[in-house]
Amino acid sequence: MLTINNLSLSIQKVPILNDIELSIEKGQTVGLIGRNGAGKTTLMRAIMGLIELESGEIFYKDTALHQSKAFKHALLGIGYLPEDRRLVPHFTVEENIMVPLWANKNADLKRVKWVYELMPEIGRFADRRALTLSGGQQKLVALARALVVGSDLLLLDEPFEGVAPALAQRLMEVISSLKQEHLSVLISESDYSHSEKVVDKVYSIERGSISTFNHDAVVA
Ligand SMILES: Nc1ncnc2c1ncn2[C@@H]1O[C@H](COP(=O)(O)OP(=O)(O)OP(=O)(O)O)[C@@H](O)[C@H]1O
Repeated sequence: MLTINNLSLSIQKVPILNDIELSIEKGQTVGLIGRNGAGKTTLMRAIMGLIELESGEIFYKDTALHQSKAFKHALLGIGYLPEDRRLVPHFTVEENIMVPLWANKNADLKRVKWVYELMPEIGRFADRRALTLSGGQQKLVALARALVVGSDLLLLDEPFEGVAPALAQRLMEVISSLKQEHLSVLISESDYSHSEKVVDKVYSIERGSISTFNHDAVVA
């Protein structure tokens, strides 16, 4: 479903990603595990079309994502939870969740309803401004926003980072439940402590290169 071939890129002439090969099949949850600075965020941003590649290809179904504009990703059913959440602080939770749909004429409002059913706690603070929420609650909202457009593929960049244990557990439940929806998920983490429970296979990334690849992660 998503195939990355020989992807390399530099930022300000410094090589950051080297010859990355990665694939995700439909319905798979895939881990991308590496320390701070390993290149996880850069790879997610490259998949989202936010950084230009130096070489290589990214195919999503039949679409060459490396030749596609970033705004098209939402139309293709790809949702993204950035590491820093990127909520609009003065918008309400509901407005933040709706932002990706504003530019989408084919927006599926049934999907918004489904997201609220999947995460009922979001409905309880729908009218609050994003800046009044805890970091963990903001991650839940950012996940809801990613799910509203991410009907096929979700890119989750360190969803558990800085989140209190109870909310991390809740995020984990929601992410685990996505398997029933046959969503494909790429989830990055620095130490594999949470994603271990949900992933089907794992890539380790070290200094911009995939160092190991375990096709059959142990799923609890
Ligand atoms: N805009 C930028 N300018 C210069 N260097 C950058 C830039 N973005 C990323 N880098 C460098 O690229 C490398 C990979 O960073 P990246 O953020 O992708 O790592 P990461 O695995 O996501 O780690 P973290 O969890 O710390 O974000 C780091 O050495 C970082 O300093």
